[in-house]
Amino acid sequence: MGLEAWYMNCSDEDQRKPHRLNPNQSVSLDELRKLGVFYWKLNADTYETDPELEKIRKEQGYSYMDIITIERDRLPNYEEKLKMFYEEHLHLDDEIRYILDGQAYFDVRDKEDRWIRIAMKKGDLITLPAGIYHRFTLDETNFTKAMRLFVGEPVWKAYNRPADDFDIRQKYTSFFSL
Ligand SMILES: CSCCC(=O)/C(O)=C/O
Ligand SMILES: [Fe+2]
Repeated sequence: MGLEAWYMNCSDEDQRKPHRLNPNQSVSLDELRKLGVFYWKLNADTYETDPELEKIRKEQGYSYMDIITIERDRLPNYEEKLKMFYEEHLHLDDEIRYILDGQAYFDVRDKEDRWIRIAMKKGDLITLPAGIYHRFTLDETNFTKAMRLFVGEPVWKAYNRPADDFDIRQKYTSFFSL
């Protein structure tokens, strides 16, 4: 199955739960594309030698890459980082993540400011555009290993909402007609 995404309910249950509406309201890749979110499915078992990944990196200029394992006891300051990742924020650059193992959720805001939950599984590569409000959480399996890609030297700085006056936010909203 391809990437699965859905509109979230507003319950304040554990962030790691799916938070689906009842009935479920799924979101297509086409709808995600209209928000500037792009997706590739790759073979994560061969990521070290995968020509498809190489091609994407070359074409998109993703010169930088590192790998982060998000798991208690593996990631320094695990609780603090997870809390930070789940604060609604934006970046000045695209966020590009490739899930090598495990799974996790990225949440993005749609044009009406509703949360869309994107279920990322092994082999999923996603790009979130600079200026989009989003957040990240592990799911109930509590483990993921992801490749972080970047054009040039990475800048991890996150700006929590509200960041509406930032140029990049204005650029994002006008480009995607929000
Ligand atoms: C899977 S990488 C950790 C999440 C992250 O870096 C980020 O910026 C989330 O929005
Ligand atoms: Fe982010």
